[in-house]
Amino acid sequence: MTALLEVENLTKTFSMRSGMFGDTITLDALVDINLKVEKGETLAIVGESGCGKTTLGRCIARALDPTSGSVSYTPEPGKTIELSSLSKRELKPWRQDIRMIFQDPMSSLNPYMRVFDLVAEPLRIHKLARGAELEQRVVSALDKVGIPRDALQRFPHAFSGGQRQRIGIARALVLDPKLVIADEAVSALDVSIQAQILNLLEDLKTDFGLTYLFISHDLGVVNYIADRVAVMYLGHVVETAPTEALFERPRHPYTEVLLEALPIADPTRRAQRHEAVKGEIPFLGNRPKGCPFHTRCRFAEDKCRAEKPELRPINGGPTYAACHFAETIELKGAYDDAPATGTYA
Ligand SMILES: Nc1ncnc2c1ncn2[C@@H]1O[C@H](COP(=O)(O)OP(=O)(O)OP(=O)(O)O)[C@@H](O)[C@H]1O
Repeated sequence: MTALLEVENLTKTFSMRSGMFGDTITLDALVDINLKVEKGETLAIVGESGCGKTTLGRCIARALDPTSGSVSYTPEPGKTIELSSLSKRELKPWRQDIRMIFQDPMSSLNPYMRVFDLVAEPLRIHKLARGAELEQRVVSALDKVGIPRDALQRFPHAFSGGQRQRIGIARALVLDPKLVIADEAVSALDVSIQAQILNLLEDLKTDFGLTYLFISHDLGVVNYIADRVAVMYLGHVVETAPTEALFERPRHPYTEVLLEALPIADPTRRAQRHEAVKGEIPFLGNRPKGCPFHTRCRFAEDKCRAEKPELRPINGGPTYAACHFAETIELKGAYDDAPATGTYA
């Protein structure tokens, strides 16, 4: 089966001037990323701040141009479009298919536009509808996300955070997308509102056959919504696995570190857990040789300092991990001796 989206050897390097003498420094925000997103699945991208999650989402949506590598989109069997090589003009029709939802709806919604115009804007930009049809599509998109019709003439500040996020989702939905990239879409919301938005996203996925790339630093949320998870560290994908497998039996030491940060009830266990996390995240412009995680890894050996491990299937898959010792090291899962996470049901 061909994936809806395939990312191959994607890299993104940022160059900038720094310091008193304006030296140019380069940051490899993404290094050789390989990923597939199957039609209808929710793939979560997780990792600490600065690991490249947003940059990856933006390169896929071509809000940023990748430095090298490819992003192939297959909307139907036998029809694959190489998004990364298209010009801005060639890309325009495909921008309807791949839409982003952002973390902070207040800063992504123009405060001077009324709800009707906010949701109509993508249709106008893409010249897809006008007059009565435009109105019907806007009202229908707002209906789908639970925003009442009497809200059409109001401004974003008149709404709560959750309602603003619903308007943001309506802006994505109005173009009938195939793939929605949700970048920390519920991170700014209270837990009870998070649950409502996550449930809305689930319903929309089923009703409209959507596929999600769900970027989040919150593993509790990811556990609730994702079918599969890709873990990023310092611009690399270090593990991909079905969600349940990843939480039960992580295969990369960094995934274990992330799982250890999940809230647990027993404070003595909490103290023990943090001992496992050593060191600071290295600076992207000064990436360690060998395995990018070796400076913080409790299993690191000489081989890890010398050779960069490839992302490879572990025991035949479906988990992939970039660790020389993934088959032999004993890592703790999220449920080993902790209460279940994910309280959104
Ligand atoms: N436009 C840019 N110019 C220079 N560096 C950038 C730019 N955008 C991102 N970066 C750098 O690239 C790295 C990855 O950033 P990115 O925002 O993708 O990470 P992230 O995992 O999404 O983090 P967060 O959760 O904090 O948003 C960071 O070191 C960041 O400072």
